[in-house]
Amino acid sequence: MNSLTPITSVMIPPLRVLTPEDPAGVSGAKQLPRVLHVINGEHYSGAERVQDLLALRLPDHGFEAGFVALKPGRFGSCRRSVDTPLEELAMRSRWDLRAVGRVARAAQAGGYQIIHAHTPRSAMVAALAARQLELPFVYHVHSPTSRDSTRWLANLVNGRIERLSIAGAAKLITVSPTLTDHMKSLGVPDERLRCVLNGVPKVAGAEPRKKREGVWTLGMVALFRPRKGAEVLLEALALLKSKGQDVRLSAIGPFETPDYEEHLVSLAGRLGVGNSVSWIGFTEGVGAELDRVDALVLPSLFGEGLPMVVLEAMAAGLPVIATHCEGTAEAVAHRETGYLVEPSSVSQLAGAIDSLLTGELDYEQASARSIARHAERFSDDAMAAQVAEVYRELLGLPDARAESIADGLHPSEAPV
Ligand SMILES: CC(=O)N[C@H]1[C@@H](OP(=O)(O)OP(=O)(O)OC[C@H]2O[C@@H](n3ccc(=O)[nH]c3=O)[C@H](O)[C@@H]2O)O[C@H](CO)[C@@H](O)[C@@H]1O
Ligand SMILES: O=P([O-])([O-])O[C@@H]1[C@@H](O)[C@H](O)[C@@H](O)[C@H](O)[C@@H]1O
Repeated sequence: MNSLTPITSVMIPPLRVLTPEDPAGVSGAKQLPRVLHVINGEHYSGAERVQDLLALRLPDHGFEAGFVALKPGRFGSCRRSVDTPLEELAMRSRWDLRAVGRVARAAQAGGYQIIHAHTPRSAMVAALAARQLELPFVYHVHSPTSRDSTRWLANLVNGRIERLSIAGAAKLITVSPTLTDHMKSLGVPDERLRCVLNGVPKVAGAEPRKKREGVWTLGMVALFRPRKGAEVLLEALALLKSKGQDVRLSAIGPFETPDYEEHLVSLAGRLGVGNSVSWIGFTEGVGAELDRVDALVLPSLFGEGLPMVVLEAMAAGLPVIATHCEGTAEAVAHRETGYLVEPSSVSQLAGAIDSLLTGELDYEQASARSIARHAERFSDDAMAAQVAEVYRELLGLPDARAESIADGLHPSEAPV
């Protein structure tokens, strides 16, 4: 099979031209303008969760999404946005530029008006396709590419690809203010940057949690790879154990490679905490796993954007212990919703876990504050609304308020 043959494709309705003068389209029936998200798709992790939530929520804010996946994999089977068109075009390698023509054809056939990419690879393909079609190109910055992995060569190559690709981007959406600063430091002018904080849905019926009596279980949720710092957490568990503090760990998520799995499992054994760790693996039920734990720990070493797992834990009413690592520090309020410690510090991490366990921070209050902080700052709806505003500006469409009023909504009910 030709590697660029679509493995899955969902029928995409035909092109309808929507313009600021004729937002209703040629048939008169109002159709939402469309945005094609060019994604990797091999994982179902943070960037994919953002893509999935945008596809679900953007229609409430006047846009429809579609997907093209260049590294088809878990996204296709795990996404919740199952009604969103997804075309899977496997690139044979990072340099397989036949993908550009395929993406351009998909964009044209589906009547897409904006192309939106999420990784250096997808930015390269999307930028070229957008240039062919003269469509605006948006790039979502999920993490600092130069600190994306422990593989320096991959970081270097991805960094170069990203720089070249974003030169023609109409707008860059960063997921945290720290990432905005990072992109400025790379020379991206202010006017092309827009910070849209990541967001996740509310957890239905979330109530402040009561502190558990007895042995605690900490949760770490991640696509386990070296930069997430699981080693530091295992060492912190061993340190706590040596002081008589027995704490369990639920390690939720897949491993980047089988070698890395083997490394972590054997490290836990060597540290004497093998029996305290449950390796859950990838699950589509992260929410149910979070219900079973007492706090979330995210010991990232470097390179975070604004981790979705931290936001999901807050929405579920969990205190979070995490590291001072880019956007993570914007989500966790130190000593209010949890603790922030220095990356790589086993003693600080163990100390923070101990402080939460022994009640230095009131558990129930921290839980209540987590729920409130999520609702105030990190909702999926606010994220989609702000991304939609970026699209509107690029297409020269009226803002959400003006559009609602034009649609007959009373000004007092229109979004502000
Ligand atoms: C390499 C990269 O680009 N990292 C970025 C990526 O997050 P990264 O991939 O590092 O992970 P996050 O913590 O943000 O999110 C992981 C997501 O995967 C889900 N999950 C996890 C395990 C599991 O078994 N099942 C499951 O569904 C979680 O519920 C969560 O929604 O996007 C985030 C959001 O913009 C950024 O903050 C990160 O810097
Ligand atoms: O470099 P590439 O092959 O496009 O894909 C990469 C992924 O495999 C990796 O997991 C992720 O962290 C990078 O941001 C990038 O998306």
